[in-house]
Amino acid sequence: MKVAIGNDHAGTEYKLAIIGLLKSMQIEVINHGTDGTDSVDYPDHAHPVAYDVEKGNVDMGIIICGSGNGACMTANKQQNVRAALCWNKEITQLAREHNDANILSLPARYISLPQALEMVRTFLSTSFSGGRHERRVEKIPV
Ligand SMILES: O=C(CO)[C@H](O)[C@H](O)[C@H](O)COP(=O)(O)O
Repeated sequence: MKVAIGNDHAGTEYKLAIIGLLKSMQIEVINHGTDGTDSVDYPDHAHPVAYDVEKGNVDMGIIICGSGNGACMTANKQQNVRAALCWNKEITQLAREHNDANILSLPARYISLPQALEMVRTFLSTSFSGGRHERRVEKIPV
């Protein structure tokens, strides 16, 4: 599996820990930064992740900013991206099972690091349920 990841300054600490987790799971990671804590703009780091997912360069994406909203809004500009803002394990599971989300958006300032790591594990290990949800997901693109 290959995962692209990107964040603004609010998400750097969590991003680096998530990369450690992904590597321990033998998952290939494309890191779109930022790796620092100087203030940056979330679209500069969320767009490349969304582009990689849209083009099929990676299987999944993870984006992180303070609230998770800015990065999520940015990523969802791509036609075939379904970025989900998630704040606990259950919402993350539903984002995969019901929405076939292909990007996980994390609000670093509102969840703990252990929660974030648990959500990443859940996101990557949960399958889309299909069935009635498939019909709905197919209606999302305009
Ligand atoms: O864009 C956001 C809100 O959706 C992110 O949470 C950013 O991380 C946040 O706006 C950054 O705020 P800062 O005051 O510039 O650190």
